[in-house]
Amino acid sequence: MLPYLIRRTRGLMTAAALASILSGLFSVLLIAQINAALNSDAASRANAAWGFAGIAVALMVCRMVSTALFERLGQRALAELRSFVAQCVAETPFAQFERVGSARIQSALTEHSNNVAVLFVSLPVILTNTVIVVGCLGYLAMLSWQVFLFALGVIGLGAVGYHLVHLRAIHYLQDASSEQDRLFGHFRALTDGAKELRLHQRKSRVFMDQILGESVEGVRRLRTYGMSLFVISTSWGQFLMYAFIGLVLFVLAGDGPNQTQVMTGFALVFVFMVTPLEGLLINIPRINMARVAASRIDDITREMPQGQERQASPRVSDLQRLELRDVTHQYYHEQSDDFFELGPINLSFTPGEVVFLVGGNGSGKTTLAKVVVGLYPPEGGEVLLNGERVEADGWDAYRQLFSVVFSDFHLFERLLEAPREDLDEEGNRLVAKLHLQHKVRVENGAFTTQALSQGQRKRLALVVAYLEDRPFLVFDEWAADQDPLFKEVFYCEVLPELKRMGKAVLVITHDDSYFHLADRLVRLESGKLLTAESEIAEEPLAEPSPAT
Ligand SMILES: Nc1ncnc2c1ncn2[C@@H]1O[C@H](COP(=O)(O)OP(=O)(O)OP(=O)(O)O)[C@@H](O)[C@H]1O
Repeated sequence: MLPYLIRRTRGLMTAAALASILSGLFSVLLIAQINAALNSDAASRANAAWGFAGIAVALMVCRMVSTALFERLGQRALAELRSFVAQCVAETPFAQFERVGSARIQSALTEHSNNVAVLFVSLPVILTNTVIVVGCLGYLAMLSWQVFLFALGVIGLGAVGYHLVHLRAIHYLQDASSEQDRLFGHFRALTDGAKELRLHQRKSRVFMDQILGESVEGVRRLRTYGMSLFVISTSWGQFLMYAFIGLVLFVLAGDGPNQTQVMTGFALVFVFMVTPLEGLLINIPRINMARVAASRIDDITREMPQGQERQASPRVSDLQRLELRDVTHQYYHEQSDDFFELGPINLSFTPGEVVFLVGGNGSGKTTLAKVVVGLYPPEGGEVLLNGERVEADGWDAYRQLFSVVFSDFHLFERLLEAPREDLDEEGNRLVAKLHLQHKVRVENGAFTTQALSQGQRKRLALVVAYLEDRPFLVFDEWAADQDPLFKEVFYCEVLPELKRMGKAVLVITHDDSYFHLADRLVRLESGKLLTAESEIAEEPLAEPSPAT
């Protein structure tokens, strides 16, 4: 991922790196000028003034250019990474997406991408500061090689101490941020579980004292340790600097001819070098963090192969018959090391038919629905659409036949269907039909609010399914969150209307008082179909009767 990003931004990167190196060089030149000016007479100082001003301006320009370019690079890298990961997520097969898991995808899109982008912000600091430190050391060597060697020793000692203490400090701060993640979870429990905590004194006490309280204390303790170590390492660095200056001034200084210039040079350069050194020590670990983050993104995106979902096969617009033949699907459960097996399933659907899919919890109804709509292409068996087998490159086109309201549906802010002129009008007609006209409207292709109850939001999802106008509709326990009035509307008005419109409809339901309204009832138990094609309702939906 990192080499790819660097390749994509090669031109900008080279320009930014050059500007950083130049700004480091100008910084060293400036300090040499200052030292020379301190030790020269008034006449030569006046001559050097223009040179000094020129270098200062060049330094400012180079710094601005390098920081701006690297900032641009960072933002570009972040945008590229996010688009790339998002593209992989959108185009990977659904089963693969489920295996990777949304938590890992979220952290790739946020934390890991940010860590990679931070590298580009750190690079100018690293490049400029490296040039400054190397340049300053070179200047020290020119002034006196003995004191230069001594300075190297002090810098080495300082760097090792600083680094070791920093590692420990970072370790504490990382533990603190993991604890903080848990703490945020406890804060959520504090608000989401407000009712339960008030109803149970002991639960509330244990939660407040042992869970929330210990977590708050843990974050406080770890942060305090970490920050104290940071203070110690910074103070150690400062102490070494003053010790060095003291030793140079009072112990090492001889009484040679330009001793004053050497001594002020050393003190000046050393004080000047401390900040870039600290900058290097802080920023170099970020390269490692960026490499780790980039390799995590690589792992995640490698698990989500791109370009598998969007296939060029032509869109199928009509549905005459859909048939599942010996279709199977399997889930592996890591914790219990066993499999859930769906199938072999033999089932067919035709337009204008309403099929109810029933069965106990965990019997595989939702899994079967996902197989029917092509989210899980069958692992065994085949799916025949209008008599023709759906091949590997045909699933994307196949899926376009379906509108589904899953029990864990998502309602997008905007209605994302193909633009149609009457979208608002038709949307508002359907909103009124589902008695939501006083709460929400469709304006400019979007719902005016989503701040509704779960049952009301599900009614909006039904509106979306209507607007999509696909030939096959699937409802996964749609009626479960509805009050009796809307259950009645759904089973006795919506389903018959869809049937009259010639839609094929698959309804996953537990509402046994409406089972008689199905054209066909299909029962699943432990992944196996108990009643296939056999149970025809006595009163089919063509002539709906009120629920009992
Ligand atoms: N993404 C998944 N990964 C692994 N196992 C899964 C996954 N989804 C469902 N399962 C397992 O497959 C089995 C069937 O689940 P499914 O959700 O299809 O049943 P269901 O009949 O729809 O249940 P419910 O009525 O409770 O919604 C269960 O054992 C479940 O744990």
